[in-house]
Amino acid sequence: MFASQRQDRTASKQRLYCYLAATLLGCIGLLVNLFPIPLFANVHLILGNAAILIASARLGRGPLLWCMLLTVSGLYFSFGQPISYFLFGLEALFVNELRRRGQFLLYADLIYWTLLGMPLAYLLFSLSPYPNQYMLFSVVKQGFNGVLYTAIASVILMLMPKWWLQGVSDQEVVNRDFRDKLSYGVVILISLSLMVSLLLSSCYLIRTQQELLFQQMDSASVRVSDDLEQIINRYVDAIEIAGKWMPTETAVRQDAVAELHQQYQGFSSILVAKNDGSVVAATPRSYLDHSPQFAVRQYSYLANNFAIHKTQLTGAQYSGEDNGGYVVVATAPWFDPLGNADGVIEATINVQYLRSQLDLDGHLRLVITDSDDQVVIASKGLNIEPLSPLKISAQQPTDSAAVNLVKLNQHDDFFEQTTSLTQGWTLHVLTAYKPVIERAEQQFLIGLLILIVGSVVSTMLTRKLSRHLTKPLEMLTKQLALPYQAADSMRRLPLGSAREILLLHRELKYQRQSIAQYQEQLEDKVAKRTAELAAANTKLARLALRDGLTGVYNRRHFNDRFESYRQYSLRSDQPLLLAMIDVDHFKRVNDNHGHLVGDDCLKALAAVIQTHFSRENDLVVRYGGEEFLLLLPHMTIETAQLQLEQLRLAVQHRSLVTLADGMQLTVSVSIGAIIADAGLSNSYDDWVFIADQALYRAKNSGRNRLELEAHVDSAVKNSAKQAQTSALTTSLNELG
Ligand SMILES: Nc1nc2c(ncn2[C@@H]2O[C@H](COP(=O)(O)OP(=O)(O)OP(=O)(O)O)[C@@H](O)[C@H]2O)c(=O)[nH]1
Repeated sequence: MFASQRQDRTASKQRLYCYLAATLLGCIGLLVNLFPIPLFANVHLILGNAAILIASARLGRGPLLWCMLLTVSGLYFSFGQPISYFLFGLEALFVNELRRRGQFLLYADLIYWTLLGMPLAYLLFSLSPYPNQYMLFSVVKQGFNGVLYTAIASVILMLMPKWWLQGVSDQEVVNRDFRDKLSYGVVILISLSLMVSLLLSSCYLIRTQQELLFQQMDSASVRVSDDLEQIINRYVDAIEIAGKWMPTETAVRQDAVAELHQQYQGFSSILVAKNDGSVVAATPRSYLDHSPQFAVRQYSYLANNFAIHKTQLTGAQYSGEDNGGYVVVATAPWFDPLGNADGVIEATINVQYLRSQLDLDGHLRLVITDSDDQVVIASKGLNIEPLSPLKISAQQPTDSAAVNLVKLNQHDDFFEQTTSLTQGWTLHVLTAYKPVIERAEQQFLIGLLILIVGSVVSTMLTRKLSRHLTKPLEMLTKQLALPYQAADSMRRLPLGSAREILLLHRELKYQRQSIAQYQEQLEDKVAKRTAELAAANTKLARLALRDGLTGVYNRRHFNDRFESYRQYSLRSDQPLLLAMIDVDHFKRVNDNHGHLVGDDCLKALAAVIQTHFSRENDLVVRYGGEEFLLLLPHMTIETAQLQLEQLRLAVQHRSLVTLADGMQLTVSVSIGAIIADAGLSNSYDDWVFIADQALYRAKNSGRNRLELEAHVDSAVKNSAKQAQTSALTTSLNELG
């Protein structure tokens, strides 16, 4: 229970550490993402997401998502795109899952962007209000950026101290092949250096092109604004001077106006009107005939001039279709000889004339607007009608302060540079953003291609290189499995193996030879000791079965062997004999001659019994004290009777011990025996009991007797009785 509590405590401590690490990583990611690195125009590099990838490689799903939320919030504050949470959240979970299955971080992220990230981003961008024309670029850049920050995360992970890997980790450390590790490390280094050099060179190139473009915009702006101002000023000055020097006589005045128009071909028309609004001179002259129709005072742009008597340039006011184009109106006061303002001169300047004087249709796009932001004149390629309001909306600021990125008429994006002209007009110099992006897109695509090819080639190379190390190592490992005795037959390492490996191989061979020798010596020693041990064990086993004094079997051996003797008799259908032999009045031997003599007597008696019953299967046992037991298979009643009697008589007539005084010691024995079919009883106690009873009867009947009890079938018994009689007679004769 305590162990499980301790485990719970360790687990919750580990979880806390993981969340702390996720918070730290998330905060770093958030901070870095708050300051995206500007590449060119409004394209930025995002590096803070490396924090998410580090978390993907080390943490569980909970802390990982927390880290992702923090990090992506930095992007949200910078760019305000909520789909980032989805795209990068999915990236984190996907990479985390592949990592758990043992995939390398960079490969896992490459798989994500190729299979899921880029197609998904394409789909999401096409659904979002993000400009469709840059979708491919955005998607490719996203993938490129993803691989870049993953490579950075991988390098950071490789450099991280070991305690981080063990202490703050929800994931198991995967053991990989050296070859895979080496090629992965090289791929990371190559990818990183390729991506960084590609980024630097392409950014440098694009920025240089961009600066060149901005310089062109600058010079176009200066040139066109100068040209325009010169033309306008010339025309405005002309009517201003005409106002000052307008002849008073009607005929001369008309001629002067006609001459003025002739000198300045850019005029569409010139009208001279008195303060009351009546037209007093005009070109074309036909306007004079229709003078009442020109209620000039009613024109708002003129009405003002009647009041303030100032030269001014108004914007495009109407389309002078009859004069071949849109017109711009310039007005100037008309003074009488005394210097009183007598009326106004209104002159219209033909826009087509202005266009012919200005270079508006080069590779840059130009728009000139008046003070009301109404288009006066625009490059043809823009398809903007004069008199229409110019709709320009600001985009994200670019990294260049000189220009802005704008959206024209809610459609295309342009770099824009504006110059304020006199009279409140503005010159807009525009250049399309799309070619810049397309160039970058091309470079990013080429970069990705180089990256993939570079990774494949470097993987192949490192694998081939690492084989120089791993193949000999594999061979060494295999040879380690060979028996030590095979040290001499250790195979040579492949040609070109590293010097260190060759040294290791040589050392290993030497060590294995020494071990083999040592093993041989050891085996000899072990064999000798084993033989000694076996002999000792045999002796011990023999001692355990034998009686210490007499050397015949002990009672335990009888107990163990009884059943097998019985089974043997059962199988061979022969009776089994069990006899108990007890020395008569043995106490007296001890008492009269001492225990040592008693012992010698018992030893001699055992020897006599063994001599009489020396068949391989005859079992002679010292049952206890001066009592011996015989277990004899394959006996008939006759042979039993005969042999036991012979034993009794042999003991009685044999001197067992020579006493100190030279006297011979003899003893007699009483024998109680049972011969029976083996099925009589399976318990040796029963058999011993019956034999003991017989012995008891022999003792009670005067000792030095045999009492044999037979429990065999009657036919056998009868023949046994006859045999008993004849055997007895024979033996007594022999002895007598
Ligand atoms: N010397 C010697 N004496 C033993 C040994 N084991 C038993 N005895 C003696 O054997 C004697 C047995 O005596 P009892 O059981 O009275 O029987 P007995 O004197 O032989 O008389 P009966 O059996 O009735 O004829 C005892 O005195 C024991 O001390 C032994 O290993 N060595």
